[in-house]
Amino acid sequence: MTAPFEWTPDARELADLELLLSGAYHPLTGFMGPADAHSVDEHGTLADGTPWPAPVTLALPGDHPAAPGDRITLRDPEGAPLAVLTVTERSGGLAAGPVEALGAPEHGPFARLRRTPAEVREELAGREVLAVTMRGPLDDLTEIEATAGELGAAVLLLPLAFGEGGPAVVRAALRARDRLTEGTGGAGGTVKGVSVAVVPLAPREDHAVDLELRERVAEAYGAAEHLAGPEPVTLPGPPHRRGLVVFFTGLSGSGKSTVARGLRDALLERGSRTVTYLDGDVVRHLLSAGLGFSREDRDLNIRRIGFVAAEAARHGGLAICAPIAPYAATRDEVRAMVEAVGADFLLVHVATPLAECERRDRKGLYAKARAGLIPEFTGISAPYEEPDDADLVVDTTAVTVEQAVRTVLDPLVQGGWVR
Ligand SMILES: Nc1ncnc2c1ncn2[C@@H]1O[C@H](COP(=O)(O)OS(=O)(=O)O)[C@@H](OP(=O)(O)O)[C@H]1O
Ligand SMILES: Nc1ncnc2c1ncn2[C@@H]1O[C@H](COP(=O)(O)OP(=O)(O)O)[C@@H](O)[C@H]1O
Repeated sequence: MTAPFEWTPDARELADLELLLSGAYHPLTGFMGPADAHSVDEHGTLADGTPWPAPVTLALPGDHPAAPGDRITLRDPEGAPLAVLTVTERSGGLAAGPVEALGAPEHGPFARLRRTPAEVREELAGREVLAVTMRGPLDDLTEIEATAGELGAAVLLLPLAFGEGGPAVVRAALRARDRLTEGTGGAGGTVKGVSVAVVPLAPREDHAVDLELRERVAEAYGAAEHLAGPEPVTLPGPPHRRGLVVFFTGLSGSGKSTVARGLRDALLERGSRTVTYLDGDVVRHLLSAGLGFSREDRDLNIRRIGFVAAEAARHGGLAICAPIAPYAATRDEVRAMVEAVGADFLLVHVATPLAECERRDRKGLYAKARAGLIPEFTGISAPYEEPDDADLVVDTTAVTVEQAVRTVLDPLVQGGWVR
């Protein structure tokens, strides 16, 4: 049964939720509150002394109405109900409490291999188990074959599939399983019994903590021994093949659209990359039709632009966008969305001062805003938070359009994004 309150946790929290529900985080049965999270960080134990290596928490914004005693339905980003959280504590921006499953996750790549510890323990009952947790390919299987041979153990490969690279780790585990069963692993032996279970364990920043958590998960899966696979070597593709979002921000009339269009045209003339240009007017007429200029509407507008740009970049495309995007936190969100798909994000601050934008007043909007006819006008009656993280800054006051375009194009060429 679903609960009256709802929440969609972020990707890391959803991964933790799945492990809480599957029993892979045994003995944890729910999200921690600040006291447990702090104790885990400081002492490696929960507040009651139970050993546990890493915080497992759920952030809930302060204005979410759920209070202790309430039940919250936790949904995936597509809206499917996954679990109910019974809130026992709300403080420090966290919601703590036990979770109960509402249904097994049915889809996602390799969903059939997302087996619970109980299922795997049953399959391997009565056998010694050597678990191998992996985040990247296992090229050398010698140690695994030798250790399994010594122990007379079955091998349980646990690909830690989280994020974009998840399916690739599972494919690597399936390749390793085939080599181990065929005896082509390197040590010459054939391992008797190789199982694979996909575990959505998000990496922890602290390597020692990450390893301990992997150890705990391996234990939950019934392993007597645990080997941690090598850390993945991530070789990002060459920049000219990587996705890129060039995101212009600046006041109305600063020159964002003019420079963005000039950049688009220059890129099309060179012909080395496909370009998605998210024109401000087109965005406001189609993608964000009906939105106004309140903070909420602007944020939604920017998130939508970021979403589309990130989708283009996910496939190696180059997207250019040029909204005002006055809020730093929202620009940060877009940067994170783009980087999460393995693409690069370049923030270009078109830093033409307000006085010059107002002098140009191309559309007569500043005059209207000054006369009080347009409420919440950026720079006049609504804020513009100057970026302190811009990758490039262009002031168009005293340069030609061509010069301004070159200020952006040249670094793209120098950085190897454009040939
Ligand atoms: N209140 C208010 N504040 C700022 N701008 C206003 C406003 N009302 C209308 N306009 C016109 O809308 C254009 C800005 O839209 P954006 O989508 O770029 O804005 S935002 O990023 O969502 O803040 C902006 O166009 P540009 O001049 O191209 O920037 C304005 O012409
Ligand atoms: N170096 C320059 N770069 C860009 N725009 C310039 C430059 N010099 C003058 N301008 C003028 O400034 C205005 C900028 O308008 P626009 O590009 O629509 O700004 P925004 O998209 O930021 O609202 C245009 O009229 C443009 O011709």
